[in-house]
Amino acid sequence: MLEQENIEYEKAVLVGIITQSQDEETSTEYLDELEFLTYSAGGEVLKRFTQKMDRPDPKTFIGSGKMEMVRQFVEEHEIGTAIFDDELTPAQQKNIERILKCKVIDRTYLILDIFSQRAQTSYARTQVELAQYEYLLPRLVGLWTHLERQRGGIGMRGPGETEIETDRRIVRDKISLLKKKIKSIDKQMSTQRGNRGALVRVALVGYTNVGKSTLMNAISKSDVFVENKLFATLDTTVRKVVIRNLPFLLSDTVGFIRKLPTQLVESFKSTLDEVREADLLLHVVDISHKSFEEHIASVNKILDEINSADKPTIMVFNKIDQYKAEDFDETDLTIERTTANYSLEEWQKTWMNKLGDRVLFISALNKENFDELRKKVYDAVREIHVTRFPHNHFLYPEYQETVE
Ligand SMILES: Nc1nc2c(ncn2[C@@H]2O[C@H](COP(=O)(O)OP(=O)(O)OP(=O)(O)O)[C@@H](O)[C@H]2O)c(=O)[nH]1
Ligand SMILES: [Mg+2]
Repeated sequence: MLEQENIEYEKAVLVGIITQSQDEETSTEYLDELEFLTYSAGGEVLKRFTQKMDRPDPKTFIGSGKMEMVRQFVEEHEIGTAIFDDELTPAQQKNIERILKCKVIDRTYLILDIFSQRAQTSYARTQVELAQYEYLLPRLVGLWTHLERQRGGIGMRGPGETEIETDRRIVRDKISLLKKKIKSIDKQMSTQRGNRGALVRVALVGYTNVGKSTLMNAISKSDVFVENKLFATLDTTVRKVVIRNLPFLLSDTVGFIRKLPTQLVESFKSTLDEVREADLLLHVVDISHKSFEEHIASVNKILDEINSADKPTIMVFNKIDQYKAEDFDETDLTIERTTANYSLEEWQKTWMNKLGDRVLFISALNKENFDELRKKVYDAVREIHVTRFPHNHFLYPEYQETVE
């Protein structure tokens, strides 16, 4: 079933809509991200199609005129895949495929596809597979229609309800099997986590591609895979790190994204246990990305979903080497100055100021401002450490008093 849905494509088009709640700028941002996702999955975007509408068309998502333009382009350029930014209903997907005569997928499916390409360990693979089957289950009716088409219609009875039911049952069985498998690996992992003793646990969290693994490698001298693609990391890496004489555990894990498929949050619950069981979070932000504030909001929302929003957190604004404020022309009275024109110093005086001293501006790539990073992490870990081992207090003096 999953093999059948496997996609190998290169040429793709993107389709999105502009609504009242999703203006042109937001839509562009979403499509930028969708294009990056497509690239991460191994695809190339030849064209984007957008349409202004009050609400998506229940049958074909976009209107029929626009759809005809997409169809012509698809035919002319031999496009293999049309990617829609929003989740399509099974019926919409079926209708659109019939018109475009190419593969039609949505953002959720694309993310699932990247995850399944990236999953290295059997644990990650099991989690992705579970998410894929859960995505598939409500769509089985649609899938059967593909078969119907392949068989050719005339004189052929379409698959009956019983066959769809059988198919659903197979998928449901598969889901419960995968859940069992995950449960048993979970047990092992939680024992392993338990064996790590009472060391303070620090977790790197953040939007995908912000530089978590780069920072992990820089701090812990480890060799985690880094790439300028979305979701480079799926599996969790844990390293013991010592700053001055204070040891703690640092973990790097999967990045977050907005509109993260619920199936994925659900199936990656155990991977996210590393975050849930952390004593301290380093929330890494790519401050050079123009949507970094939305990224923070998405990450906070997911942290909230896994009950980790209240943990002690240091906000780490990364990629300062790449940060560039947009030029502002003071003489042009028609434009207003916006946050895009802020310098880093100005940013620090905004809501960031309210975060107190738990804020850092670094470049993980150039190891810029790492002294301050070490100091802040040391102080925060120490604070947790001494409440856990009060008798150890004297071992870990204030950072200033320690010597390298
Ligand atoms: N300019 C600049 N690039 C950086 C910096 N830190 C990381 N990068 C680049 O950003 C890209 C993503 O880095 P990763 O460390 O893989 O990011 P990640 O957060 O682990 O990403 P996922 O695992 O996909 O969630 C890579 O191309 C890095 O080289 C930085 O401080 N400055
Ligand atoms: Mg990573």
